[in-house]
Amino acid sequence: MRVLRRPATAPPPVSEAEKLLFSGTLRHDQAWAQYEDPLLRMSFWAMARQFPAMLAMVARVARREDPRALAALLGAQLASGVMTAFVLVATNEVLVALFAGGPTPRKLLDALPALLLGGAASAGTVLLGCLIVGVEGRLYPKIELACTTAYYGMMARVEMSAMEDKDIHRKLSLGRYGTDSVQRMLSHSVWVVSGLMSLVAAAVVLATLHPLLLGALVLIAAPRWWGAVVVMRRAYASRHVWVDHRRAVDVLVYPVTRADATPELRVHGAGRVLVDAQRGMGASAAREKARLANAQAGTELAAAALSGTARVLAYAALWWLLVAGGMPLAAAGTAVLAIRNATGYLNTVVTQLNSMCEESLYLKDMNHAIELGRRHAIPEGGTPVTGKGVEVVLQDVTFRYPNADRDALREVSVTVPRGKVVALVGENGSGKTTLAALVAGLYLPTAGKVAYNGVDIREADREDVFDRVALLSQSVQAWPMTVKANIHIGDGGRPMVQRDIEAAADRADIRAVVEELPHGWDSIALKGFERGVKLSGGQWQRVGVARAVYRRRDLVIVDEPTAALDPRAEIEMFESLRSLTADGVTTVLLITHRLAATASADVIYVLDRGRVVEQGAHHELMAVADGHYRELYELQASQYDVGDGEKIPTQRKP
Ligand SMILES: Nc1ncnc2c1ncn2[C@@H]1O[C@H](COP(=O)(O)OP(=O)(O)OP(=O)(O)O)[C@@H](O)[C@H]1O
Repeated sequence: MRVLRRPATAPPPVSEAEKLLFSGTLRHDQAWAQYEDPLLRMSFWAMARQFPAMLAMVARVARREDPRALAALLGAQLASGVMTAFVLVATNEVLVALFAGGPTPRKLLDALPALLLGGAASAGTVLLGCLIVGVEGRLYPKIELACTTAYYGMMARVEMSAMEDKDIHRKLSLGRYGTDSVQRMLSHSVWVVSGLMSLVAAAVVLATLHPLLLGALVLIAAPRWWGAVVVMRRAYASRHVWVDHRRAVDVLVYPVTRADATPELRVHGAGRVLVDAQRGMGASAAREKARLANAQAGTELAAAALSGTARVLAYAALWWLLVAGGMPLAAAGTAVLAIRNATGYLNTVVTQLNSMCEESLYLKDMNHAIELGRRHAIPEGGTPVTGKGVEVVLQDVTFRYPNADRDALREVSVTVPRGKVVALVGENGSGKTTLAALVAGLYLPTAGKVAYNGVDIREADREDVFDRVALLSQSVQAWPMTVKANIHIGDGGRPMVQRDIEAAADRADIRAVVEELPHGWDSIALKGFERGVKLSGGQWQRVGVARAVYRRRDLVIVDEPTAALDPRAEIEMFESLRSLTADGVTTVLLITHRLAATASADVIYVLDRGRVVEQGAHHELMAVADGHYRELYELQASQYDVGDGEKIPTQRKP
């Protein structure tokens, strides 16, 4: 049964600022709009019907995490409901004794046992309330921790190709909003259960006094339910239509507070543009809030009027029962009290049920994400990759990114031999990074075969594969932790050894820089935190080198490592990478546009639009008259030509 029609909210008007800055509205990919329909379609009865299933879902997690706390919580709730009924019955007894005939001291004495029992029951309710607070404090954090661990643990194991798939990634990331929903749902269900129990207690007392009073209770409560559900659904509707608008305002003004945006904000006057846009968009949001408040006031007035009328009718019925039905005055007093309490409990139940329904959607998303993530997880176990060093062989490998309409690599055959330097060169978008990711075991080929020491990557234990690889990419990941932890995270599975960190930093030529920082190795590698420092782009690249050196694995994959380095550091970096292979075991796979650096590679693969078009050593490729590599090399070398055949030297003279 649908109690209400779907509330309509007009979409936000597109302000001049939005037209100017977004050419329309700014909408997020991960639209919250997916919640809009289920929430708005939901009637009160649909919510009530879902309640047992939601409760079971929450109880399952709570029982797994702390069955004793859950039992204590449920027991305390049950006892609290019984106490509430007991207080009402005791009140009735007190009133019966007080309204009876006889002298007042006698009546008081008669009422005393019920009064004491009622008082004890009230005190019991208070004590149970305290117990519930304590148990909730113990149980909720455990539940939240279990959910976050399950969710993030799953996310850390998802195949990279699934993360690249727009649809899968959207579903996976939506699960994040559900990690604290279980504990919130449990908290709401505690309220619903206790509200329902108190409600049932009041209803039973009323029905015992006279069945007509039960009907009166329904009449009084119904408009209040209606009002609460209408107000809440209208608020949902508005929130979901306006959420992108609100986020766009946040996105707009956020840079105004950022230190790194200050130059353009000041010099170009970008700050003024953003603040003006925020004012324009904020004004329309304020109008929407005013509209909601007016509508809410109207609904609540209508609900109060209907409920008030029903209450007047109920009191009239009570009057009639007193006068004509022979109901004792004490029973009428209890009835008034029960009606008043029951209305309050009803409001609690409706409000909490509404919140539960909203939470249940997030929770479903989380469960769905975890299940989806497990389906796309990197498989555990497999054939071990054994042997000293690694040789990676790609045979007729084709690869297409999820959602892409063409292959990034097409029938590529490449051998990355043990103990050598292999360079991948080619123009932007030719497929070098993709090829390196396949060599690292991050993607599985769409067609063809990748073998690690002879083991097909599809059968290999991927943990073994990852354990053989160290990555150094152009944009070094800056983790919000100390500088030393930023290096240690390269091999975070082993205990942190300061000596090894310093040795790696020495090799990457970053040790002196770190040790001169005010907090040295304990500096936080991000500005904006206490002990926070800002490292330059080149310094970060050196931290990245230190991280890869600290990791020290058989295969070091280096993607454009020198973009931010000064010329001296660049030369030193290539020399030091080359020296890694001196042990005859370590392999370096190097991607670079600096062809001067590839000259010393053992083998160079030239890629063009996803295909290997040339391969060989530098001198072999330079010998190909109209070769692709030679053309690129000469083009680059010509940049240093200063006329008259003179060239600016690209290497330091010894
Ligand atoms: N995550 C992705 N999803 C879809 N397509 C991608 C993705 N990453 C890269 N591509 C596409 O695959 C092709 C190869 O990209 P790749 O990054 O491997 O080239 P590259 O040779 O490393 O380029 P560059 O020299 O600019 O770094 C390009 O057409 C690129 O647009």
